[in-house]
Amino acid sequence: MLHEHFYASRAQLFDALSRHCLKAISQNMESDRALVFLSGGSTPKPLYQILANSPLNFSAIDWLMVDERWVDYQHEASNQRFIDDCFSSASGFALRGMKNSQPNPSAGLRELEASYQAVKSRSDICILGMGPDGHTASLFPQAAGLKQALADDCEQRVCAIEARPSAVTGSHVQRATLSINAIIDSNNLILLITGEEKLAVYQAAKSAADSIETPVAAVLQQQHTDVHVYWSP
Ligand SMILES: O=C(O)[C@H](O)[C@@H](O)[C@H](O)[C@H](O)COP(=O)(O)O
Repeated sequence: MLHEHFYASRAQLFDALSRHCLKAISQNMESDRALVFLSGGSTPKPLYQILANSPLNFSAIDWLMVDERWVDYQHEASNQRFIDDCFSSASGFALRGMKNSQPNPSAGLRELEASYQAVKSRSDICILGMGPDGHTASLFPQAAGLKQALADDCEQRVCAIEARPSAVTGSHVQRATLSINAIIDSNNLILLITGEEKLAVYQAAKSAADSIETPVAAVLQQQHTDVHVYWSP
């Protein structure tokens, strides 16, 4: 089921979304470590900064990534570096990376999978973004590896993707990403989008017939987990 949380301003959106996240994390932490999956991209920056300045017990939370571009940590396109920068004021925050020293995501996959299997199975929060091409996480339209990452019976948490080069991917076509099954295994699955262009892509994806062309449709149309869609202009 889709829950649409639409706001008139980004300030309202990030206020509501940060409260949603803090509640979800805190509830669970009474009995267990929390597990949070974070996306890169630029849209979630204000959310991460609010969370970073909240009184969370950061070291009692497993922070993992939704997806990564296969670039070194120092690279400006590194999602890990972007997220670490957003959380720089959060003492005890430690993000588990999704890139290793192997030459490409396929070669690095075994190590990544072991690392991502080492935390509990169901996430408390998974924050997704979306691109104007209908990608989410690093599930890019027509990408090599996409079919497997979207397969109902995919048991991997992490998958290797080689996207088709486009204006959206830039030169970063080698990616590691959560599989659809790892994404939807979540107590709070959030799709965070802003702007009219992404709203139109989202509205079309709700009934898109082919998730190989519009991967976010696989998230929106599955019946396993509710999806909370946060949007503002
Ligand atoms: O590595 C990435 O590119 C992402 O994690 C990706 O899935 C992102 O969430 C969308 O591309 C939206 O990105 P923007 O927020 O920058 O529009």
